[in-house]
Amino acid sequence: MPNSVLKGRSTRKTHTHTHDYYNRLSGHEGKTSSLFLLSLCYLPRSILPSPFHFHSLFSLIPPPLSLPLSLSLSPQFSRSPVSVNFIEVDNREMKEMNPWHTPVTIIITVIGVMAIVALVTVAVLQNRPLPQKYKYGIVMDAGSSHTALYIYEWPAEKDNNTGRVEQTHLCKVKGPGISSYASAPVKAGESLRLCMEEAKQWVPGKRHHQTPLYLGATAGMRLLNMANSSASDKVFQAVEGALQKFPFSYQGAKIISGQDEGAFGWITVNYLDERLKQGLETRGALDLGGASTQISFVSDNYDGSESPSNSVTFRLYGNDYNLYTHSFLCYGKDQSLRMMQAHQSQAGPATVLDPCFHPGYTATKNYSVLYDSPCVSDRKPKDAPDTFTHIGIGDFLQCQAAVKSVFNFTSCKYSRCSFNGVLQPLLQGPYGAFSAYYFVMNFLNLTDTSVPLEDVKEKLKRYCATNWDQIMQQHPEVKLKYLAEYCFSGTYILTLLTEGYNFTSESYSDIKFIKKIKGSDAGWTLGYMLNLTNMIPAEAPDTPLLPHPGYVSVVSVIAVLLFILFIVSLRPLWPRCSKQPQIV
Ligand SMILES: Nc1nc2c(ncn2[C@@H]2O[C@H](COP(=O)(O)OP(=O)(O)O)[C@@H](O)[C@H]2O)c(=O)[nH]1
Repeated sequence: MPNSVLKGRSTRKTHTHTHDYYNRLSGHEGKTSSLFLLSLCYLPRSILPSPFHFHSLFSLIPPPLSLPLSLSLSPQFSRSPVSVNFIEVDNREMKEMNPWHTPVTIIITVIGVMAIVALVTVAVLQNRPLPQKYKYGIVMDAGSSHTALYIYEWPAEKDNNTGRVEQTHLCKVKGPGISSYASAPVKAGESLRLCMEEAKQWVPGKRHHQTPLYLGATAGMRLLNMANSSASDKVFQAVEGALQKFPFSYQGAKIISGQDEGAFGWITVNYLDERLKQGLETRGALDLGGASTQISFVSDNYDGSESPSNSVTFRLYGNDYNLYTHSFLCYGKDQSLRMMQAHQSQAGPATVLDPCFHPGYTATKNYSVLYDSPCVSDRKPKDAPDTFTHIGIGDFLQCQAAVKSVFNFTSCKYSRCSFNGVLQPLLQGPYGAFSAYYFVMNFLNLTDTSVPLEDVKEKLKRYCATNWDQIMQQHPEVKLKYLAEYCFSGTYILTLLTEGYNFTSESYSDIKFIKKIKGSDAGWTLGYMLNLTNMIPAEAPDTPLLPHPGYVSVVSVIAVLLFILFIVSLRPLWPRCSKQPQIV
């Protein structure tokens, strides 16, 4: 009978008769059984495979499995035109006719389902992520102004160079950098004790003995070593003695070269950005410390043949890098301030008017302290009084000129130079500027490098001209030493970048001021540890074709497809609904 006859009143009738039929099948008035399969027979034909006739399927469900459900067809189905296969059949008789009830079919089906379940279970269990165990490494950055202790961790089973190393803890040592303890070296060792105790808490006890501990000293100790090498040795002895008392695997304390400081800072930034692993274009590293500053980048114009001392080559994850790097000793922000003030006070005046300090700023300073550094000692005025009065006038343009006086642009024996006759290839690619670059620009609210350089200078000009009292009122929480120097520091950073390294108004926007990348501080320490522990392989590690979840999904999908294929292959055995539909 054509479907059209089902329209209208007949639909309701069908519903009623179906209910009666079901009650008979289950043998219980008010109860129904096998409703799911029955409802399949009510689906529109268009969504069913044509030979699949459902009435016989009722016989698949033995009476004990019948569900006490009440029939509830959705209004949508009860109203739509449907074809109904409805033959009252004796339940027992149908069971006998149904080939699904043959023992062989049942056994094959059960074995098939069990095999698929076993396959998926094994795939999931075999590849489930194991509870993570970590390994640790400790690096102490003995900087010119302070010492910081970094704890890194990485998954223990990924020791084979594929795991990500992350910073888990940073402890800032109280007091100045270790180079300041030249006259009392024992105190240099003692100053590290609290942070070392903290490290003992952060690294699980059973890992203490296998956790490497490194101390790297930078420009502060480089300068002390230049000025007084025996004092520098004594500081190291005291530091070693203190560190060896702790249960870690002590790997030594040493001064790292400026070149290493630059190169390891570059590795840190590009490792954390995952640029090395993925072989992407690298990011140059700009590091501003207190006593030195580093610039490191890869340039197509630099192959290391010109000024080889600026070249560092690496093979990392299967890629070769020829890095240009240079560390300017004395051009950290603290030593450059000294150099600028030395320049202003060469005649030994009792009063120094300083354009890089705010108007209203006044302080009495000691000449011998100002000149107590190899960066300025040769400029010490002969007939100067002990002290001088340092007075701020807050003039950005004059400050820029004074800052510029610390750079020497007169001679260059290479194809192009930054300053002081140092080769610098053409700038290329993006840059990350960290350490004091970040501290200063972040405080001044000038980290957005999409702001035109002229606007940045204008903002700094207004900031420098602000009265010192007002600055102190606005920032009561900031250390006075830092606060007094931000005008100078900001001016120094802009002058170093534009006049020193030749960043233009356009390329300035390639710089990103950063403190952390994915939770780890930007700086040389991570690159240093990765290098010493051989954590970055020269060649790209073999990676599995699929990550774990992808692998499990593929196995599961294949298993389900196999099962469906298996069922389809049994098609000749499928039961059929009536070929003679009867509409009631
Ligand atoms: N404004 C500001 N400056 C900081 C902070 N911490 C460190 N610095 C300065 O940043 C510079 C970092 O110096 P450091 O790492 O000790 O020097 P390095 O040995 O030359 O690398 C110094 O000039 C510090 O005074 C901070 O929290 N705020």
